[in-house]
Amino acid sequence: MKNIDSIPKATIERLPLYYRCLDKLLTFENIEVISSKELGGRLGIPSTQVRKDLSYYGEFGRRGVGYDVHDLKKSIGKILGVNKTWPAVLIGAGNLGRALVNYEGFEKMGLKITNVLDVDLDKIGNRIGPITVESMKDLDKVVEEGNINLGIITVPASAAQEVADKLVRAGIKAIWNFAPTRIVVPDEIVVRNEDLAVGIVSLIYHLSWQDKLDA
Ligand SMILES: NC(=O)c1ccc[n+]([C@@H]2O[C@H](COP(=O)([O-])OP(=O)(O)OC[C@H]3O[C@@H](n4cnc5c(N)ncnc54)[C@H](O)[C@@H]3O)[C@@H](O)[C@H]2O)c1
Repeated sequence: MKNIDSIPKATIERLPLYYRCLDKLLTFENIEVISSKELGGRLGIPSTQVRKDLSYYGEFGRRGVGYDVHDLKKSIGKILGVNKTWPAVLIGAGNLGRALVNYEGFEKMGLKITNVLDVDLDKIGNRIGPITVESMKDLDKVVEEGNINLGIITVPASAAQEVADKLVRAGIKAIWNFAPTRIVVPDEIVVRNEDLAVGIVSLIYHLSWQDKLDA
């Protein structure tokens, strides 16, 4: 495998797409061997790109035959780290927080939200599926006892930095931030900002230009 730092970010971001596609092939279609062309075709990715992405991590598949779907899924799962389950603490038991907790698809990707914390006394003690909402005061204990490395922020933007600081102090190493604001954390903490509004505005931008061109 190449030095992890030399692997393009775009390649790393395509790996979960390959993984999910391979999982679907096995689960719903009983397909056990697939070529890079077919795999790429299902994802709108050229076969040359599929082969290049995988080549960063070693040699997979056989020329003229294709990839063994099961083996490739296992290998990519290992590369991504989704072959094991990563517990996560979610902060903010509001609309988005509840939706994320209730989404079953994350577990297949290695993420298990084990704890949900909030400051609102009306929410603490309530259940979201199998999880009882706990107080923010218990954050350090929850992170330590659950050996949790991943924190998810679903609080209003105004509270996101404060929550990020608390997560870092508690020992969290990676943050998935859904609040529409930048959070500042030490360099060693990995942050993924998920700004859904940016995605939809770019879609609207394209629609509005289409409209102008059609007029
Ligand atoms: N709901 C969506 O579809 C959606 C979509 C995109 C982005 N977001 C973003 O996600 C975040 C949550 O949105 P929502 O709709 O779930 O809001 P919400 O008001 O329903 O929930 C926010 C929760 O955070 C809790 N909270 C506030 N301050 C806190 C603190 N300091 N510590 C711990 N908990 C705290 C509140 O008590 C509340 O339960 C917001 O930043 C929002 O902009 C939401």
